[in-house]
Amino acid sequence: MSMEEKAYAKINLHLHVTGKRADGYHLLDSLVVFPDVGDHLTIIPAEAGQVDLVTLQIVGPFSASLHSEDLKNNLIIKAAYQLVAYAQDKKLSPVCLCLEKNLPVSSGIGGGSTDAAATLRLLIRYWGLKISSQDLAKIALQLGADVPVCLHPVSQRMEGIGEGLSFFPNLPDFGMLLVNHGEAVSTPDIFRNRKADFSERAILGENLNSFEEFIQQLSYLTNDLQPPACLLNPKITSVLQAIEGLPFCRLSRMSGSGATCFGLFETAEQANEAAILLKQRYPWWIWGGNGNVK
Ligand SMILES: C[C@@](CO)(OP(=O)(O)O)[C@H](O)COP(=O)(O)OP(=O)(O)OC[C@H]1O[C@@H](n2ccc(N)nc2=O)[C@H](O)[C@@H]1O
Ligand SMILES: Nc1ncnc2c1ncn2[C@@H]1O[C@H](COP(=O)(O)OP(=O)(O)O)[C@@H](O)[C@H]1O
Repeated sequence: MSMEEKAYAKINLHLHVTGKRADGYHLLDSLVVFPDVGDHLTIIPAEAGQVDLVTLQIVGPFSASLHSEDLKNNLIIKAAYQLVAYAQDKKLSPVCLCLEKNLPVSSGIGGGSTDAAATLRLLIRYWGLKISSQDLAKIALQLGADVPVCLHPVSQRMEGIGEGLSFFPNLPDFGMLLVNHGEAVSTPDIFRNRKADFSERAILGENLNSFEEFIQQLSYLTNDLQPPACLLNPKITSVLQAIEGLPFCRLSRMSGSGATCFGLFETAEQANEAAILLKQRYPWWIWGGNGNVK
């Protein structure tokens, strides 16, 4: 029997760096959404004779950069073996995981984190494991600061280093354009190069149901990692300008530590049309559609 999970891209609509912990990790405040685009994870029973309990195959448009790394370091394998350790002496059947890597790597949209979270969801179902939400959140955070938010791919307010999560359901429908120019950006480098003071926690009304209100409130907020990212990789500024100039685009910003940037539109159709237009001009990774799978 095979099972599947979509690993949705994670987008930080705003990202305020509000402080720094003694261990060097930064405290964040971010409104996170999951647009309808992602990697695809399939699990199939292992063939007879498979030595390892979990194996991984990677295919898809962005598989090449992950093949150059040791697969044992892939967050999917790490997530799987964290669950194996948690299950202790429960008998687990050997499995083969197949990742279709559709999202650009090291690009501020949490590709590795969302794959890790999808692996946890998938294996818990497949192996029939019983795990409390607290234990699951703990395992997720050990894998990376962005993994807990990806466990439930719906709009959330994210605080702390990524463990402080609350659902944020009152958002309107909207369209999103995603653009990545193909140069990977290192998250630690961007945090290290941040020069500004810490920001305040954002003031966000509970009711952002109308698109106009949503855009207006977001326009007061920032991604504090955007200035250092644009300094380290000036092409990001060109990407933002290209997005801003598109018909019906109401707001453009970088996600996470970059370099992927997004544009917001009132409808998924407008975002899709903007994507078609931009693809005619640039050889970049470009996607447009529903901005929030909720
Ligand atoms: C910046 C964010 C915003 O959502 O997104 P991405 O750009 O990765 O998508 C995340 O906080 C990234 O989370 P994640 O990519 O899981 O980070 P981790 O692997 O835990 O940490 C990588 C490194 O980033 C820095 N780091 C990460 C998170 C954080 N809150 N403070 C930090 O200072 C640390 O130097 C850490 O060693
Ligand atoms: N399944 C995975 N997909 C993407 N990157 C992974 C994965 N597993 C491990 N990584 C590592 O995580 C690093 C960060 O990648 P990614 O999660 O795509 O970044 P970001 O959160 O900035 O979008 C990569 O450089 C890669 O070495």
